[in-house]
Amino acid sequence: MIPIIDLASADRDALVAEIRSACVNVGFFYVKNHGISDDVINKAVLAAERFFALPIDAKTKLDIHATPNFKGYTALLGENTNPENNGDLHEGFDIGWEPEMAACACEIPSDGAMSGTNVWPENLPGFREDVLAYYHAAVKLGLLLFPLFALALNLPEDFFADKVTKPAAIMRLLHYPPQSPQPAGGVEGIGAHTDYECFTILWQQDNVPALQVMNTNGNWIDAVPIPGTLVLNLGDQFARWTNDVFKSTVHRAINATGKKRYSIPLFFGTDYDVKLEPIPSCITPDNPAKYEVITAGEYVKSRLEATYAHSAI
Ligand SMILES: O=C(O)CCC(=O)C(=O)O
Ligand SMILES: [Fe+2]
Repeated sequence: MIPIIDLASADRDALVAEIRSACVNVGFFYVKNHGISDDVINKAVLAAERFFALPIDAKTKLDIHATPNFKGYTALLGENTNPENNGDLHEGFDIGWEPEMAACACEIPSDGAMSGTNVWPENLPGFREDVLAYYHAAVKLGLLLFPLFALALNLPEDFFADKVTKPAAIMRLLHYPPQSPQPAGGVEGIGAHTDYECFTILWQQDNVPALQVMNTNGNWIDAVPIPGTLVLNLGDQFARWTNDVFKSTVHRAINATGKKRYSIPLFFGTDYDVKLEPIPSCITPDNPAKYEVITAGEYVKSRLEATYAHSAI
């Protein structure tokens, strides 16, 4: 159901065709041979474990609600991704782009949503470096994927190149405590939602399945962790651009394993000012234009505001 795509495939045309099929039919696929080393992944996961194990006071000092640009810590129930629910049972830590060498003390100018200075915990040596090493590896992977998505839409390979010049990539470290398989009170690990950007690169922990994807019949199917792979799913920016030819598929997570679960999504959006204008070939008499044209930044910001309006710590 959810295909596994080998990014090391020597046959580029076949690879593009597989990606197109996954994007048009499912909106989710796994990638193997993705180029992010186990060492980089393991260090980022360890960093997440260390961060979430900090005392709550150290974490709430970095409260995401207190930053102007959605950076920092979200407590359990601090956001509500599905408006019909009553909060998400995960805690998170969000960063945006900054140079990999953390020695740079420069301010990152804020564009109102995706960029702006990150906040970092004190007294956690190596945390920033290890998190940024994974962030940059995932951004590099994302930049390699854009030409493949462009080709899958019969566009010139470099169609997205001038639209992702300041990587508008938001990364989250997530921790899901265990919960009942039948969540009570409208509280799931993360409620049913679509992602807001072009696509998401998701690392999820082996042996702790929780992610579920809604299929075209409206049934939940498990997107079980497959060792050595990352999950790739499309988000609303691509759906808008392609007039829903590429699917932004509803998904959620419920951690009923009895164990802690960690995951690391990186949401790859275009630059803030890019207009989400439908690609002409995606508009046909059978599929007339569905979406009002707005900028990528306005779209993401409005979705983030709704998600975090739920509760301040
Ligand atoms: O933790 C997961 O597996 C999914 C996370 C997710 O869907 C999100 O953060 O948008
Ligand atoms: Fe998501």
